[in-house]
Amino acid sequence: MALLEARGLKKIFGKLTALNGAELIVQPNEFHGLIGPNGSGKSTMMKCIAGAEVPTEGKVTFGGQDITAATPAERARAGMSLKFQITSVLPALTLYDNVLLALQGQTALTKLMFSRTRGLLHDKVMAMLEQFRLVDRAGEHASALSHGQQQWLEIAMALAPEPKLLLLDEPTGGMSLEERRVTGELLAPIKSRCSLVIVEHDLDFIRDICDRLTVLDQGAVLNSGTIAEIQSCPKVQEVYLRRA
Ligand SMILES: Nc1ncnc2c1ncn2[C@@H]1O[C@H](COP(=O)(O)OP(=O)(O)OP(=O)(O)O)[C@@H](O)[C@H]1O
Repeated sequence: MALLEARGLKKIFGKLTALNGAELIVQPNEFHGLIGPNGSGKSTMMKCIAGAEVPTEGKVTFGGQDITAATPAERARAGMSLKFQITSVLPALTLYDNVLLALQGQTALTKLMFSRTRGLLHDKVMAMLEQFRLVDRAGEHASALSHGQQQWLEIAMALAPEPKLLLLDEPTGGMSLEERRVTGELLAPIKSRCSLVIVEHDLDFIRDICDRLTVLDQGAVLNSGTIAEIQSCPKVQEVYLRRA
């Protein structure tokens, strides 16, 4: 059974049709790239999946449950986690506290009062910082990090609650080439425990880390398949040549 199925998604903003019957199917432990020209509906689709936008038409199921009308908080509890283009790191807090906050959102207040739970959270915070190569800077304010490191901190925060699906909208925007390469390295190990849907303009980056790609054009799916299938698809080549 697919982990995520978004079918027949339509999203109309006033006179503009941002999504026009688009679909996205993601399997467990799959890295799935969502690509397409500017304005093709990628972010809108991510928002409809995450619950930040309500589709005008269509259905979204997650783990077999219909979540089309679920709130973002309900989706998070079901195991969905997201990081959008706009950063949500709190710059005045330490890296440690930022990750702790992301974890505490998932833990009931009564549980937090018990030292065992607090100890467990400490271990998790340190493990996430370690995994994202930030553990040496745990006590520093997030504002001291480079842009790339802030993005990694934010991915660590999104992963801290151990989601089944991570949604990333242009995580490498504004990063140097070296930071992009490291981002790929940091994301690779999470495949054993969750699926990823990633929107990216950097096609080399997305080709390196994804198993499958879905290509949107004018709000509809142009093609969906393996990297090789998408790369050899004349319709996709035409869209990207049209853009160049
Ligand atoms: N809240 C909104 N209100 C009105 N129009 C919107 C809204 N959000 C998106 N749109 C429009 O919907 C279309 C699709 O936008 P969307 O951001 O989903 O595309 P995208 O593929 O993510 O683009 P980009 O690659 O430039 O980020 C665009 O024409 C955009 O201007």
